[in-house]
Amino acid sequence: MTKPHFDRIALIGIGLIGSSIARDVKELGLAREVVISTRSAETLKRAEELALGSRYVASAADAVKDADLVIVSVPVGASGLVAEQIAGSLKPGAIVTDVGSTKASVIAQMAPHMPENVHFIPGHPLAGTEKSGPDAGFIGLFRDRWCIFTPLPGTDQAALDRLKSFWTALGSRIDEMDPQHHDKVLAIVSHLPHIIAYNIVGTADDLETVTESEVIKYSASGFRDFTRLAASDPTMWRDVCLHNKDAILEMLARFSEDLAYLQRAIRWGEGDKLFELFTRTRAIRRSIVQAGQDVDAPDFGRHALDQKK
Ligand SMILES: NC(=O)c1ccc[n+]([C@@H]2O[C@H](COP(=O)([O-])OP(=O)(O)OC[C@H]3O[C@@H](n4cnc5c(N)ncnc54)[C@H](O)[C@@H]3O)[C@@H](O)[C@H]2O)c1
Ligand SMILES: O=C(O)C(=O)C[C@]1(C(=O)O)C=C[C@@H](O)C=C1
Repeated sequence: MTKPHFDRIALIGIGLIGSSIARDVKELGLAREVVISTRSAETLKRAEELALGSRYVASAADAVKDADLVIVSVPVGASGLVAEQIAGSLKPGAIVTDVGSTKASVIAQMAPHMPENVHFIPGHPLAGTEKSGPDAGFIGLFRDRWCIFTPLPGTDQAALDRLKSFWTALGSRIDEMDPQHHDKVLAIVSHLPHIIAYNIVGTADDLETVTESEVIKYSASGFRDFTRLAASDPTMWRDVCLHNKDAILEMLARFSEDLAYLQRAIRWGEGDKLFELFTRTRAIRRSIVQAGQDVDAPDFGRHALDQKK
């Protein structure tokens, strides 16, 4: 596949995801010019210090002028506001996309503002870490990771193909699904694990008074894995919870039922039930490994490798 090239890319939001895209675009030479805008002057200044783009502008509306590709990488709750700000300045024929962790809500917020002569194509790279901000990004974050598109009916195929080839150049594997389906799948594979992690670490913290600080002191590696997820950005995850409410509540209800089953099995000493479940879940982990997903090398590990190069 030939390398996609854009004359001007505008990045709105320059945190972990926006700055990783910026670094890849620069490394791979995917644009003549990269214009960056973000909400706070301090973050914009930091993006400039890190030389993430070619121009840095305070107003999102100014940033998108004449851009062929606009990538919105802000917390999902801010998507509507950004869409409203940029709508009047978009170039006819521009591709506007996002990276938000929820899709139905982002579409509901952004689509009404999008002019008819631009191609609005929602997307979601399934790649990240618990870190945030422009310093947290790194080259190669999206390599070998899925990027899911949830195109609206009637989306221009050539624009979709161009956006797909952009993400393919970043190393992503591409998939398409409808937004409601995306939100259900992500509720179980991404949103629930974070909510469970926030909850277990919160419970352990509450228990500190009872256990005289031993929870943190003796935290074993299983608990540490939860603390990594629970260190994720509070604004991002507040927004994910509020903007994928129905799917998350549905999955939480199922989860609570299954937890009650486990609780009952432990109470009544039903070892066979516990053994059957633990055998089934172990096989799932093995099938993920066999499918080529690098579960033993989390993104921060790859970050360290990139820095060593
Ligand atoms: N962190 C992850 O693991 C991950 C993975 C995939 C997708 N996402 C999604 O990507 C998006 C960005 O996440 P991130 O991890 O880069 O967050 P981040 O906190 O690192 O960065 C967010 C950026 O958005 C900017 N911002 C916030 N409100 C804004 C506004 N109203 N106008 C303009 N800029 C604004 C901030 O200044 C910052 O530059 C979110 O929608 C998130 O759901 C995150
Ligand atoms: O690996 C992590 O730390 C992440 O939280 C990344 C993760 C995930 O749950 O896999 C988080 C949110 C996204 O929307 C996509 C990816």
